[in-house]
Amino acid sequence: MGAIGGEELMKWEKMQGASGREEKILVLVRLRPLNEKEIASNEVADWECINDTTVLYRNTLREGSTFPNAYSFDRVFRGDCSTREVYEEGAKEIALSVVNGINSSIFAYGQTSSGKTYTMNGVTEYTVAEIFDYIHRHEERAFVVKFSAIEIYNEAVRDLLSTDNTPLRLLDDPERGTIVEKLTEEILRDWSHLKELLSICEAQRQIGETLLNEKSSRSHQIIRLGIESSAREFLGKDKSTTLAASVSFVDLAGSERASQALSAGTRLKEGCHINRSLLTLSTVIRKLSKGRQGHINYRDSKLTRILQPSLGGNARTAIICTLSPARSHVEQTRNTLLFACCAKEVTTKAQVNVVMSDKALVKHLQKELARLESELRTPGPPPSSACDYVALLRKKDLQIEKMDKEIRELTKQRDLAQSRVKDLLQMVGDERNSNQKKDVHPKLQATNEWEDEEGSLSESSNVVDPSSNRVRRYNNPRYDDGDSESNLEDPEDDTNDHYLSDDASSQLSIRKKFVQSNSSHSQDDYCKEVQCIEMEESSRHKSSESLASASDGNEGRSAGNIDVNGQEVMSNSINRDRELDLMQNGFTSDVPNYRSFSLTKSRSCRANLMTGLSSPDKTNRTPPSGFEKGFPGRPENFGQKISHLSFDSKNTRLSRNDSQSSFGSVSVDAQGISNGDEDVTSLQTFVTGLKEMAKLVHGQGQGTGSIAEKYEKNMKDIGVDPIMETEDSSHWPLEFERLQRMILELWQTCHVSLVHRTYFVLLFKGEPSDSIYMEVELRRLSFLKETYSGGNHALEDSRTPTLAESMKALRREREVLSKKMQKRFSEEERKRLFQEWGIALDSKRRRRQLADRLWNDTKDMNHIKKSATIVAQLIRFVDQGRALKEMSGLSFTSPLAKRRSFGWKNSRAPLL
Ligand SMILES: Nc1ncnc2c1ncn2[C@@H]1O[C@H](COP(=O)(O)OP(=O)(O)OP(=O)(O)O)[C@@H](O)[C@H]1O
Repeated sequence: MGAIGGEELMKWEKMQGASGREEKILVLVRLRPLNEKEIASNEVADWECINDTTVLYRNTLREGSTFPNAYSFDRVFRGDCSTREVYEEGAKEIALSVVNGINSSIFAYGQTSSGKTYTMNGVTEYTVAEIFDYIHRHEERAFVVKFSAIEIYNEAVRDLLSTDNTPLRLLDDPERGTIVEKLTEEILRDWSHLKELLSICEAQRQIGETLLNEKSSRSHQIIRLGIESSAREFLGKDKSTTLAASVSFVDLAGSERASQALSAGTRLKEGCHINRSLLTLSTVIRKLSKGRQGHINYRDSKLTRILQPSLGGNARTAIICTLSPARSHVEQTRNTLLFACCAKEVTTKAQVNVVMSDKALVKHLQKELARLESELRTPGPPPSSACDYVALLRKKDLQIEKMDKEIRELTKQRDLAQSRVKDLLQMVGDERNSNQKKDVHPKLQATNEWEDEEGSLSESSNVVDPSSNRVRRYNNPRYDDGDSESNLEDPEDDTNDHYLSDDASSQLSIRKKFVQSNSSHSQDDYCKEVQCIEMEESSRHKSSESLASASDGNEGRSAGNIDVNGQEVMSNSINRDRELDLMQNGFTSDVPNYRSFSLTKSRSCRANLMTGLSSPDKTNRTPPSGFEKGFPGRPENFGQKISHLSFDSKNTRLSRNDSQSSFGSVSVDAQGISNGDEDVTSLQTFVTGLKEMAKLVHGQGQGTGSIAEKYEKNMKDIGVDPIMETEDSSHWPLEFERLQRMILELWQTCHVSLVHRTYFVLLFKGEPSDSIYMEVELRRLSFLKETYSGGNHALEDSRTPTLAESMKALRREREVLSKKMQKRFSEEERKRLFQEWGIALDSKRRRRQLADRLWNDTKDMNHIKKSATIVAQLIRFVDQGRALKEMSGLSFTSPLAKRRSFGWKNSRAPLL
């Protein structure tokens, strides 16, 4: 085909935005009726269109055929359907796309005499008629309709409008594809002109007579209408654009086999060429139906080469497959249907074709270039104004500043945490090194081992090296601001040191130094967990020297007196070292050249309680004990060691023991007492025993939960929140007296140690905060009473003494006390006591008589008071009131509570 309109200046351009959509080839099937010849030969119509889309093979005689009997397509037309219907309902929509600048193609495919020419002639005319109608209805546009026609006969392309039979060449144009060189194009003027041209084509087309068709089309005919349209207002102007497309009407030669057409000679040769083109067409259609992968052999035939745009290219395509219903043509009909089935899977992608003049094209390209350059300069959405930039920058700066601040804060926190970790790790290392280097006493080694296992102790421990006077950092806010500190550490208050030995005073002085050192640190920097200060002395002498300077001259006041009811009862021969040992370490073993001062605060009271109570193994290894609330920071080693002390009657001295039996064994070995002060049960032993018994007592009868939890629960059950209690202790005096009476009775019933009774009444004078101990003691005694009566076998394997053992121990204790009377009291004092207690001065065993009478009348509080006083004097129990108790870490008392003391003597006055 030649250049459309012959205008060389026109360029084809596929406009952006006019890209076509992909669509499948429209496949229509037209079933013609039996023709006269077929009817005459009694042909049977085996095919029927059962609806608008399905054609059915109805030959029941061939039901066993492997071929399908029903075929469905976009539209099927029965034999009685007119060509008009085929056009209107099938081909029209595709064909008329051309007026909108879209290429289109209408094919007729089928065997000879199936009605291809019959159909295509009608479709062509209807289309042209419609085009003319469209042109008439769109006068605003100027249309140009160009008519051209070719045939492909024996693979030669002929111009049907030309009388020259010279075959035309096919040319490949980069823009328009394959074109037919020198093809005649007639501008279609009107309908009559069309009819004229069609007549010429029909006249020119190769037609021969075959067995099946007297006027069989022996060639492939392609009639093409090229339509160009432009808006009339822009005609001749630079900006004018033209829509240019073509519609092709393709009447293929018959697809029958030569044998069927009984072709021979010339017809056979025609048939060979026809079949070659149709075979290529079928192959192209089949390949396209499976996708566009691989090579599509368009160039294998002139037919497919020319029709390439219509076969999967820039065109909308409809194929009308014509069928003969005759039974004799069933095979060709099936072949046609198979071709149709492949064709309906082929897709094309038609586009609107716009022709632009060179000037218009240049203008268009310039405009497009400017747009692209603008996009490059402003990749994002353009800002509305410069102010937006300023505000945006300010906002970003604020964000950066905020983030910077957060980073600094986080960095500070991180550095602080790292510093703490480093210090703790160093302390752990130092602790271990120190322990390895020291000639540590086995008992202290045990403690350290336990601490190491616990980790937290060593981590936060601080060591005072007396030789270098170096005090490592010590983190203990409790010693900075607690009541215990003021009572224990106040340098202005020498009452605490007053009764202590030089070493004890020195120790306290060290504590003072430690506290002072500590006071320079912010509390925030200090861990509230375990704190420990340990001091090791290479020798007592060295220690005394080094500590003496720190004792602030208190050493000379070590042998103070206690005013007990106006009497001077304190002995001047107190073994202060021993007492200090008792106070600090809870045992009185000989440590001649070695002393360890431990001021170790365990993690937290709760942690202590939990750890110490929940782990039997650790309990065996001297776990710390403590109380939940108000615990002022009792030295941990103190608790660890005394909690394991019990009376060993055979060795006549206190030794480590199971914590469960520690309280039950808080008794006085007669020989131990007789040996002097060193084996007297310590205050700390007693206190620890109380605590351990609290565990024990509260561990009974509780089915679930850890001992610590049970204990904690019991504390709450009995209302022993000391702080809370002190806030409302109006009921306490009555309650105190009630508990007091019960305890006194039970002491007597259970043959409890007199020393224990004395300690108890001296330490717990009826402060509201003492209720916890009284409650614990009451429970313990109730438990003992029940055990003695045989009603409780829960502790058969424990160290809880039997009633006989308790009675025996009590007798020994009275014996020891009687012996100590000789040593502790002067002759005059003894005489006065004998007279006071109704013992004849000339009777035998007067001291034993007195000892036997002590603590026997539980109803008489005056008797109790006197008994406790005597026992205290005998065992040299130095009662400082709160001081001792608080040194033992037992003060739960708030300042308010401290002002509310009722005392055991029932007269609101101190017992002693
Ligand atoms: N649908 C139809 N209704 C009535 N007559 C038809 C129909 N289709 C075809 N015919 C008649 O059948 C005969 C053959 O038709 P036609 O020439 O169109 O066949 P064809 O497929 O073009 O054959 P060929 O391939 O040999 O050219 C014609 O006489 C035509 O009038």
